[in-house]
Amino acid sequence: MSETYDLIVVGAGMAGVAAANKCGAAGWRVAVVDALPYGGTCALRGCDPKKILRRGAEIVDAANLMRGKGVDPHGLAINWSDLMAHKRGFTDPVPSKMEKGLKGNGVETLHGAARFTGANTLEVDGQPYESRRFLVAAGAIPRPASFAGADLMIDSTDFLSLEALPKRILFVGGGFVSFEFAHIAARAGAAPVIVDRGARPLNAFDPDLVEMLIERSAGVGVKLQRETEIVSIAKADDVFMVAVKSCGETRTIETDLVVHGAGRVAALADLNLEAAGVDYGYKGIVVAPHLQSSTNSAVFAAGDSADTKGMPLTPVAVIEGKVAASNMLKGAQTAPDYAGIPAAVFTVPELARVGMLEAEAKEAGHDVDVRFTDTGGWYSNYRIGEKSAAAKVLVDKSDGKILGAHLFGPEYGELINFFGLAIKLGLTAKQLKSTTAAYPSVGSDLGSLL
Ligand SMILES: Cc1cc2nc3c(=O)[nH]c(=O)nc-3n(C[C@H](O)[C@H](O)[C@H](O)COP(=O)(O)OP(=O)(O)OC[C@H]3O[C@@H](n4cnc5c(N)ncnc54)[C@H](O)[C@@H]3O)c2cc1C
Ligand SMILES: NC(=O)c1ccc[n+]([C@@H]2O[C@H](COP(=O)([O-])OP(=O)(O)OC[C@H]3O[C@@H](n4cnc5c(N)ncnc54)[C@H](O)[C@@H]3O)[C@@H](O)[C@H]2O)c1
Repeated sequence: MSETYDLIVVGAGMAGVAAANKCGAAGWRVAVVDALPYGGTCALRGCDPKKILRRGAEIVDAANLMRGKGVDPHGLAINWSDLMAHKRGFTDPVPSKMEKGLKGNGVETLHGAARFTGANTLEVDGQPYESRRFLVAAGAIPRPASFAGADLMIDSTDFLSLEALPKRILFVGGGFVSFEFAHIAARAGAAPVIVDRGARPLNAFDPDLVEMLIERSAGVGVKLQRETEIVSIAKADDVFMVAVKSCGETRTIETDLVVHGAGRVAALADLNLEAAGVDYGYKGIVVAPHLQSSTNSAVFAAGDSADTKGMPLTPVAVIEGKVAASNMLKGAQTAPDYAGIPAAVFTVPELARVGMLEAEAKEAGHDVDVRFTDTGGWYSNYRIGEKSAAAKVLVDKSDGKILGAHLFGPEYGELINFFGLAIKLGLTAKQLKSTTAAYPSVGSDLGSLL
């Protein structure tokens, strides 16, 4: 006999939990299923543990910037295993807290791998379940790589659990994961190399600011090799030989560890979506703007496993989970509002964006006022010894509204939120400039950037 529900959610990450809590609290019979401990990528294997490790890097970097300015960083070092224990102090309690929260909203929690068996049925480790609705919030996995020896790479989850950090680390791919981890590793004493096949790493970010980040990264020992393809990876004793190709030449880089940072794809391969008649691709389940599957009306999708306009980021997963829940509950067709959702690469210092890139704004036909400012010499950066910082704000000349903001510098991962708010509310640069921040705070630089 199969159990029958109003909603079964596959995936207990940010998207799935947001939706399950909402539908459970509304009185629906809801179950969540996850093959791994509850919490998902962000809380257990992504954003949160990563930023705990980054704290060590921030402190080392901050002390180094103050060398000769009243702080002696000599002898200051990251103790990797203590930092890892600090990380676990946060991550270990997450699954039980999350399950408790769900149960408090009347949601049943199942454990195991889910697999569809029909349009309205799935099984979890052989046990059948039936439901009126399903939300697939299965997240993403590292993109499978086809070069020889690809299985010798560790992934981001493995990196965030390393018991010791080797000296030489090669990161495959020049995206969020590689830059963030390389910045942590460099401050912990490693010599990271990032190998990217494209000409422009971090290509979702402002190219001028990315170049500043690359230069700042080189200053702390993070090397970047662009337009370089991985040919193969081999291992002899404890050393990895990575064959790479650039400008038609093949050479070998020796390293102690190879980390996958070459992108992620929706984690849908094991769900047997064919049995449910659900159309999908590597970006996720094909959905209408209101997040319902285009081929099976019982199924909705949200977060990293939904093919939507939103970037695969935590705030997007949460918004999509809530919108999907609301649409399922009310039979509505509301689309998520992605306006003003910022993204940040948590290098030290960080790189952030919200709204359009300069090229996107021009391509969309806006008459753009590009306000670029090098803030390296400003008081807020002088105070902490940081010379590398800048901002680019894009203002529409026709109505004064902010089209996009791009920031690189210390605490700008917080400052970007002001711009996100302005874009979401449709504020003009003049209106944003009229707000007053506490002084001296990084927020008080906002007015001068406009
Ligand atoms: C290293 C790293 C750092 C990141 N840092 C940031 C950051 O700083 N800021 C930010 O905004 N975003 C960050 N992200 C992205 C962010 O973590 C994701 O966008 C977000 O977690 C997606 O949430 P989700 O709910 O869609 O999926 P997930 O949180 O991945 O949850 C999916 C869940 O589904 C389960 N599942 C999958 N298939 C099945 C199945 N068949 N049966 C049962 N269960 C299944 C999985 O076990 C998983 O627990 C980071 C990602 C990584 C990898
Ligand atoms: N701070 C954050 O918000 C944060 C942090 C980490 C991850 N994430 C999310 O996770 C996703 C995945 O991150 P990611 O860093 O793995 O991917 P990414 O998509 O950010 O970058 C992948 C990079 O790898 C390169 N690449 C791909 N295959 C390659 C190969 N074979 N050889 C060399 N280079 C190759 C690509 O050109 C690209 O520059 C991101 O898109 C982001 O949404 C977010």
